[in-house]
Amino acid sequence: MIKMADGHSIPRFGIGAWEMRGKETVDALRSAVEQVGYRHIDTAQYYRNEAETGAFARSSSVPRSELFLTTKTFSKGSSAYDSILRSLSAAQLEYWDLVLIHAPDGGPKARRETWEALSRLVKEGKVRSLGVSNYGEKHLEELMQSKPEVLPVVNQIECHPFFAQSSLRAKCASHNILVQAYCPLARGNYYGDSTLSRIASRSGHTEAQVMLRWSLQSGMIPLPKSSNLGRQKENWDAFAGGWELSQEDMKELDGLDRGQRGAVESQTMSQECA
Ligand SMILES: NC(=O)C1=CN([C@@H]2O[C@H](COP(=O)(O)OP(=O)(O)OC[C@H]3O[C@@H](n4cnc5c(N)ncnc54)[C@H](OP(=O)(O)O)[C@@H]3O)[C@@H](O)[C@H]2O)C=CC1
Ligand SMILES: O=C1CO[C@H](CO)[C@@H](O)[C@@H]1O
Repeated sequence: MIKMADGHSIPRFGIGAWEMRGKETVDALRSAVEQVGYRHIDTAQYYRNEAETGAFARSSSVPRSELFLTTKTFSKGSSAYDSILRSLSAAQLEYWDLVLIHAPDGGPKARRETWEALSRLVKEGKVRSLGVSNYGEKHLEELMQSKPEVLPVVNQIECHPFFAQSSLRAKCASHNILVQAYCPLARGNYYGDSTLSRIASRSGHTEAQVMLRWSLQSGMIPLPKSSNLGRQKENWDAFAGGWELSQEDMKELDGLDRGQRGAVESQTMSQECA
């Protein structure tokens, strides 16, 4: 667990739920949590599986208090407040551990009003912590300069060795904002890269595990998605397997940064991050 800026704790490794559909969501989350050990689940209104995420949490042998559940909203201003109430109702949950503004599109006024609306939910106990996603440095500065009563605890961004976002990560650290790495496997787009595969064979681990270990050793909270028990275990082993990448491996992986997105379509993100 890592302590966040607001005093709550967050598990250091999570599972993403993008593209989990219907019953697959419940089955995948059950195997991840009950057979492997995951406690941190990342969903969003956009993923259309909040109801299944809630159904899993309510029926799990692991108590709700031991799970860390995140959702995200694209809604703006006061409608963000209502949208999270709808999410709670769909999931039949009493609270979300973390709610994120899914993307900064909409302009400064909309971003401020959205933050204020979501802050009300924290004060009412329906949400424990608030954060942002896809925020750039200028969006973070704008938020921090508004001196928010409820502090942002995370920025969830695309991050993996091929899109390392070092400057943005440093900005997050300067504001005590943790980085959650989405697409930490870059959706598989770089398997076979010669450096990645060399480090994987040298360390005796898979390329996916090397990417996740890089993320953890770089101080991030990776959120790999897998609906497959074997791959859920493989990914978890990067966190709990008791092995590390050497400094030399880390340096080589740092050298893979291409400075551009490698997983989520740039066009989608330029709309969401305008
Ligand atoms: N805030 C935002 O804007 C965004 C947030 N996210 C969040 O981040 C999470 C992770 O990102 P995501 O887009 O899912 O991409 P990932 O980088 O996590 O890749 C997921 C893909 O890799 C496969 N996979 C998982 N583990 C392995 C493995 N060990 N070896 C080979 N293949 C593997 C999965 O298939 P399989 O299931 O069959 O194992 C799936 O197809 C999302 O699920 C979502 O929660 C993602 C995008 C944007
Ligand atoms: O969270 C998300 C999952 O991935 C999508 C794109 O592939 C994004 O648009 C979205 O923000």
